[in-house]
Amino acid sequence: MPDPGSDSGPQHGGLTRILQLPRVMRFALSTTWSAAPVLLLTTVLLQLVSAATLVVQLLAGRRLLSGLLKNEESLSRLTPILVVLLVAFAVASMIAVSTSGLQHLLSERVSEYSMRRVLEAATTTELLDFESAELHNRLQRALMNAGSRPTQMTLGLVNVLSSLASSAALSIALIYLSAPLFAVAVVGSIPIWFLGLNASRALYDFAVRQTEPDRQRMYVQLLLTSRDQAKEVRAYLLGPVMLRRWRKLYSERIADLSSILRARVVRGLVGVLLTTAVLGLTLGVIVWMITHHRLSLSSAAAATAGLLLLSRQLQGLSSGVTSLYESALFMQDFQEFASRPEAVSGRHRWRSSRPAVSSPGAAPRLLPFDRLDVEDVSFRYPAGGRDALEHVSLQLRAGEVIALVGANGSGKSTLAKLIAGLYPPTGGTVRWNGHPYDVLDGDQVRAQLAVLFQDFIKFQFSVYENIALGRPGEHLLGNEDAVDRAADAAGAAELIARLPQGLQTQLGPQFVGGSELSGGQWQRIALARAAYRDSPVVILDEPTAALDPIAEASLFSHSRSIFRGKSVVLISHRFGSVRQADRIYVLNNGRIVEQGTHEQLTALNGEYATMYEAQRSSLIGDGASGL
Ligand SMILES: Nc1ncnc2c1ncn2[C@@H]1O[C@H](COP(=O)(O)OP(=O)(O)OP(=O)(O)O)[C@@H](O)[C@H]1O
Repeated sequence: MPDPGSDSGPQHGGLTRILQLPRVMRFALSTTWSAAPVLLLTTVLLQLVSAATLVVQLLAGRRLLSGLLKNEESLSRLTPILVVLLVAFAVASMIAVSTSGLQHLLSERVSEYSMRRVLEAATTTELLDFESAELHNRLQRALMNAGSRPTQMTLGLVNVLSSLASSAALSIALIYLSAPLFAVAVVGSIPIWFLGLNASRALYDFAVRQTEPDRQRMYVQLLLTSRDQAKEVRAYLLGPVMLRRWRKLYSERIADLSSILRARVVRGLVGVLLTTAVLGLTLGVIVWMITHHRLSLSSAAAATAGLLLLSRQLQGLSSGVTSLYESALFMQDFQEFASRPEAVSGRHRWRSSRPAVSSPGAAPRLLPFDRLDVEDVSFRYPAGGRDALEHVSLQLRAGEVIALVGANGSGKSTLAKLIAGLYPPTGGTVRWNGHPYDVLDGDQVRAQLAVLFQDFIKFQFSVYENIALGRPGEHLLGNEDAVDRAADAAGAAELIARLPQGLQTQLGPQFVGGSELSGGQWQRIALARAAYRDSPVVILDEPTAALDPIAEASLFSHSRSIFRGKSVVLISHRFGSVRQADRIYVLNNGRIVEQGTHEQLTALNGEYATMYEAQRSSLIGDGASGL
């Protein structure tokens, strides 16, 4: 089975794979059981009944044939046997019909269960893990396979269960009719199984090998098909270049796949030849036994029918096991991912099951918010060659507004994510009310923070939901008044009033009836979401980047009232906003190089003063003097 921490999975020989079958089978059964226990039980029961009907049909057929051949039984004595035969046939056929419906339903349930586990794992995966290509490869395989593999596994499982039950029943009947014949048929079919299993592993290895190129191809596909990218692709005439890239990646995939499929077809053909040889051998043994009076004609006829049935069941078993093995390789791969996301990076994680803040006992108290301290914090991205933050310290006290300023890439957004508890520092500590983040429950801390990111989500939902999602713990509906107040505070009330259905207007033209907003209007909605969250600490990363000057001025004259009583971390390149902060921290190459009030920093005549002066003089030409 694949190792959850590796992207390639171990290599095993054919015998090891056969030995793994019970484990694969157990895994398939336990997954299906977790997803749909009643459906699985019903299916198993039906397969057992169906297997029993096979034996009944076979033995009743033999009894009927023997009576007819001896020509000594009256029709009235044969009639009950005929009825038994017909009833057994009808029951088997009815079970076959209902099994297909059950299988369909079972597959859907297993698909839903598997996809849900992948999505749950994805939502609880730490933000830092999304920086790792390995996580994306595994996630990609999980998502790709969660759709089709559960169906394949369920079909494989039902086939295996039904073939196993039928083969066992037929074997008993055949041993009763002629043990040597049975031995020839079973021993002859063993090599066919090995062939199928080898092919399964080759396909799995192919999928692992192709995950990264597949992701690259899908990325290019997204560039060619998504609404957000469409304008730039057209403006730069990128279509043909991207298409060529996409075709190259696809051709490489097809070339890799075709060599595997060729080998698979060859194995299949060898399998057919072997099956035919086994059948020929057994029929030869039957003829020999009849001519040497070792088998009566009626037993021979029943045994031939039984052997043909057994051969079909064994073929079903072989293909069932193959598809079970193949799908279980993929399923187990992503279920291990789903149950152990931390195996991806093994880095420090938040404690996840701390008692709630309000519960009595030793749990550190998060409320009321008193202070947040960043102490000598360093941070390096997994893919980064150097530290994005080095020995950074700052304080935020209740009710304060602090600002982070600095050139592009100086580390402001990274610091904001550390303050928000989204990344764990690689050195130093972040404390909430004096408690280090790593002894607190991450979800509890994040519940006390509102963050407005530079690239906030534009939910393609209604305006109301866009704002109400600020407090996902609450029932989304029925909070119109509070949502209205947040919209008003963020300067979005007027734009909402102009929308066709006000708060209930669907946003984004991807869905029927959706209205699109401008960048600045979207920003006001995102700001309303942050205000609606009503958390003691608010982090605003470039909250006014898309706002027009009047809206920006209005936002900052109102910011104290929007976030009245809150503690605010503000990141901005606009000094008109920054100057109102209680304390300003200036970052340069991941370090804090200056700190103080606007007046102190301009008097210092250092980096802040230079940046401020540069912005001021660039605006003075336009007649702006507000800085
Ligand atoms: N996901 C990442 N992986 C690796 N390095 C990163 C990642 N994100 C940011 N960096 C690096 O970390 C440094 C700080 O980036 P950050 O986004 O914090 O800067 P910033 O001050 O917010 O910049 P800006 O003003 O442009 O928004 C940069 O050198 C950047 O290249």
